[in-house]
Amino acid sequence: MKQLIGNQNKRLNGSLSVPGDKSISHRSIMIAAISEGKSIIHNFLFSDDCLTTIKTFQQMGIAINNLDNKIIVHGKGLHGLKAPKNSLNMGNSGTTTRLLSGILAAQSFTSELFGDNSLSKRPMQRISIPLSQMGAQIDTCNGHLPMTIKGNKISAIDYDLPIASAQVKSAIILAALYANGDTIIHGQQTTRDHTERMLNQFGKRKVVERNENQVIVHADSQLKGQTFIIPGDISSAAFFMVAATIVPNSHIILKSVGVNPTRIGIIKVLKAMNADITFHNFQDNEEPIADIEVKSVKHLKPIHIGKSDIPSMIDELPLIALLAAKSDGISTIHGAEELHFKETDRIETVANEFQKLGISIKALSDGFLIDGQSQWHLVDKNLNSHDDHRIGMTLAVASLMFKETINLAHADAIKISYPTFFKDLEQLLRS
Ligand SMILES: O=C(O)C1=C[C@@H](OP(=O)(O)O)[C@@H](O)[C@H](O)C1
Ligand SMILES: C=C(OP(=O)(O)O)C(=O)O
Repeated sequence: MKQLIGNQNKRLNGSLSVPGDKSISHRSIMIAAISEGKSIIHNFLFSDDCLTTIKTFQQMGIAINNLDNKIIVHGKGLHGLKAPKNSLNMGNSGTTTRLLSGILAAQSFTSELFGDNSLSKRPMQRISIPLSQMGAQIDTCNGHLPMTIKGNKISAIDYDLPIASAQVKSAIILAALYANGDTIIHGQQTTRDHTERMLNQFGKRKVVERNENQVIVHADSQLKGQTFIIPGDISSAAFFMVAATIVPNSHIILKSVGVNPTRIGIIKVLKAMNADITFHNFQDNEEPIADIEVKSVKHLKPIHIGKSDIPSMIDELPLIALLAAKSDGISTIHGAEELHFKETDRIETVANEFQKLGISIKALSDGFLIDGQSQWHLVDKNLNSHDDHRIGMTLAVASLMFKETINLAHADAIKISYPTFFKDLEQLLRS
């Protein structure tokens, strides 16, 4: 239980570098492990989920060391992984489970994967179906973990993604590296493209070709170790962008944040709602970065979000619901059914926990209806993250709007993606 001390006229002020991006940290270990030779990774995110990915590859014989906060991976090429001696513990990490499955599908050994209670409730058929079509033999427990993956020779496929998921797309891309020909993945909605960008950076020649609705993966591409700098995580920076927008008299700068176009939905929403947010020092790298300046505003406009907007802001939707609850009017979020399948059912947990804060929010089957108010009235001071890191941090931001002390149960879950969250928040809070 963490006590969130009531906000006695504090504001956010100063600059902060948020830790490395979670999605990119996972991919850096996986892709470096199946590349040839040494990779040096700067600004890796040392969070529980990313440590799960490191441990997993160590269990498969990859030497991974931490040297002065740089991660060194001694890659062994596409065919260099060893059969793990024990079952692989995926902890709470959906990204590790699903992306890793793509690689395991092509190995000459069998692996067993299991996870914690939350991960064991999340759907795995979305990857077992395409990976089985590619040749792997996958046994799930009614579509869930624990799961056994017997690797096999991989056939190229032409696959139409039934859901807008970067994890599913990435699992297929990683398996396709081992295929007998080029794999084509179609999808109506663009999802985060870190796997595609990183493979092209590690590839001796172009590995992935892309156009708007389709990805083509060239089989038998060789990958070579690289030096790689992971940008700050926009999904972590988002907590401070929202806090600085709604806490009066705030003014912050978030340094070197990843602003990949497939991830900046939160920025577009903030701008559309009238927030004061500006990019500085934009660098169009393999993964683009910028410093982001945010000042508080008195009035936020309500927002209407639909299905095509969702993938670029999927993990920020609890925070966007919070922003909407501060706006001058009624906001709607639709097309966000995927929230049912995250660490918790985020439609249910957001609605239930926000109601304790006196926020007028209705859970819909595919999102939320929110009636914004300038002030909320505490109904129940006992909040709960339900072991969902993003819910925990969203509630901590919400608590800044109250003078009362609020209790947050299961605040520990925050270390899944942002172990230094409270320290960083404290650094920005000023009297
Ligand atoms: O590919 C990734 O790194 C992720 C993709 C998203 O999941 P889905 O692919 O299930 O939408 C996102 O919610 C998750 O936090 C990370
Ligand atoms: C859904 C998330 O992660 P994962 O799917 O990797 O558990 C998240 O970080 O919000």
